[in-house]
Amino acid sequence: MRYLTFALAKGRLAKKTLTYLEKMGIEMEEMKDPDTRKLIFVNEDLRIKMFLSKASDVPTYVEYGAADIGVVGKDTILEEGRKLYEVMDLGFGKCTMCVCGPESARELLQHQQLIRVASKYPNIAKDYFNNIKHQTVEVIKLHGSVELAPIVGLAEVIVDIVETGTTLKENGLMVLEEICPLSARVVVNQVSMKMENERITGILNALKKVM
Ligand SMILES: Nc1ncnc2c1ncn2[C@@H]1O[C@H](COP(=O)(O)OP(=O)(O)OP(=O)(O)O)[C@@H](O)[C@H]1O
Ligand SMILES: O=P(O)(O)OC[C@H]1O[C@H](OP(=O)(O)OP(=O)(O)O)[C@H](O)[C@@H]1O
Repeated sequence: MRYLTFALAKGRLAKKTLTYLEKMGIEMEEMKDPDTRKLIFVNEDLRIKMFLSKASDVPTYVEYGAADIGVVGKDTILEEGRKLYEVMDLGFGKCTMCVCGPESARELLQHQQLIRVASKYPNIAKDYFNNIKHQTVEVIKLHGSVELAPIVGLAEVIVDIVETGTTLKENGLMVLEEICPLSARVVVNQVSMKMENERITGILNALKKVM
């Protein structure tokens, strides 16, 4: 039997994913060692390999078949636009992709002004403004703490994830428009879905049972 390889987005989604996998009987002993510098883990009995990678790389590994199955946020799936099957909503890591800014930016959105939009998600931002809103904007890519952008005058608004709204509130910003709901998803390589259908379907059914 060949190995099935899992790619998990490291960070806040990984811990919950590993708990569910463990409940299904998929355990990767060495992965629990907090000091390990190892990147890939193997369960020989189950013929499963598993690795953690930067979230935005998970769809890449899955599209190319270097991983058969991935767990990653819907935000990353939308941003990366890779060819893969999205097969399951895991129902955790829930948050919303939003356009945010100061109250004063509301007017600029209503009047279709040429504004600057800062985001860690430039593709989602461009798609929303160009194809949904039909508003011409300049999108500026940032890598974190995006809420700074409207405060220091880099952009009028941001496109970012909102969960509790605390970050916005503490920085005098607010949700101006909601783009879409997000949560953790299971993605599968398109060829693996055909070649390893029985095993992958079995894993997905077992996952549904422990969720
Ligand atoms: N409040 C939240 N903020 C950010 N991401 C969230 C939140 N709630 C759920 N998520 C999900 O968790 C994922 C991000 O996890 P995490 O915050 O650990 O990574 P990150 O720090 O954004 O990654 P990177 O190091 O690439 O910036 C998102 O892709 C999203 O799907
Ligand atoms: O609505 P809240 O509950 O406040 O959560 C949303 C915040 O969390 C995320 O940032 P993250 O912690 O991933 O840091 P980053 O800005 O460096 O990506 C996101 O980009 C928001 O800033």
